[in-house]
Amino acid sequence: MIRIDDVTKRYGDSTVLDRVSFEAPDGAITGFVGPNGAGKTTTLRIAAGMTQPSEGQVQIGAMTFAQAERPAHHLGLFLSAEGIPGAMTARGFLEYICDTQGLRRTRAQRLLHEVGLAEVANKKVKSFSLGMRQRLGIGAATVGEPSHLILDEPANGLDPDGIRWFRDFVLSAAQAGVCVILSSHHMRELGAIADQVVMIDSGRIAAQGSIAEFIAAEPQAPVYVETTDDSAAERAVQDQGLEVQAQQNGMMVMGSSPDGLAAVLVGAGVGLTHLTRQRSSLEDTYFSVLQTRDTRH
Ligand SMILES: Nc1ncnc2c1ncn2[C@@H]1O[C@H](COP(=O)(O)OP(=O)(O)OP(=O)(O)O)[C@@H](O)[C@H]1O
Repeated sequence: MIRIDDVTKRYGDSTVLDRVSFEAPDGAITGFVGPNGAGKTTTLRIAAGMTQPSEGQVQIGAMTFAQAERPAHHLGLFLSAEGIPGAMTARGFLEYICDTQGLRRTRAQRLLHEVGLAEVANKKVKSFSLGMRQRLGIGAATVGEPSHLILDEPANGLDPDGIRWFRDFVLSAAQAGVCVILSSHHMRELGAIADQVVMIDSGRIAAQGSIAEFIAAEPQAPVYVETTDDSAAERAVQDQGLEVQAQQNGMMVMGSSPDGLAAVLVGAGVGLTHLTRQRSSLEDTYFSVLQTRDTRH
């Protein structure tokens, strides 16, 4: 578990984090989202003990990161691939990390396979694409098989194949019990893998909850329906004073519950082949939370 507890960070007169609190459980992926400059990286740096908070504290498991006896087993951190020296090979870099952490170099060889860089293991990092550097940086973060993992925008620069690899990689880490915090601007991807979401805006937590809460259907959300007779269905729905919008294979009906709509259509003798309440996407919820805050400011 990673617990961020009432963390405030000031730089001079500017408060960049204002009493930020949240908890990321073990065996789960916590998505950390917010606009540019909202305070994600600052929070993650504080969590990893790289930046001191002005107030508040962070616990990684039962302790602070500084108290961990085997830091590489306790927390893996990926903030950016920019600092990886271009003159090193992928293998050389991972072996160097193993050496600094007192780990066997054979771990580097396994990691090269795990992150999909075995074929370019002996190539210099300066010849790598951003996506390859990201893979290497993520590999370096997991060198000690840590029980906690903090990843700041790890999917940047990954191609579709890399995104799929990354998804499997973090999902299997969480399944193995690792506590994962993942900041990202890729809402669709995050919506597919996160168990819970924490949203930050202007240094304050704007919303947090399970992914199910974030993409829950609103009571007034439209209902999508496919029928055996679309013209009869449209007439029946309009007779009830409901608004209807034709879609490619069916129609969207506003202002009715799924049960109420089914009753109307069945009552009109129309067969139903598909009926669902539209859910919000994580992206919809993200923008609606930010908009609500904007109008309050
Ligand atoms: N060392 C520093 N000195 C002064 N201000 C800083 C410092 N580091 C960060 N900030 C400010 O803190 C705020 C939060 O920055 P942070 O990098 O944490 O945002 P972010 O949410 O990670 O943004 P992005 O999505 O663009 O990466 C920004 O306004 C930034 O300018």
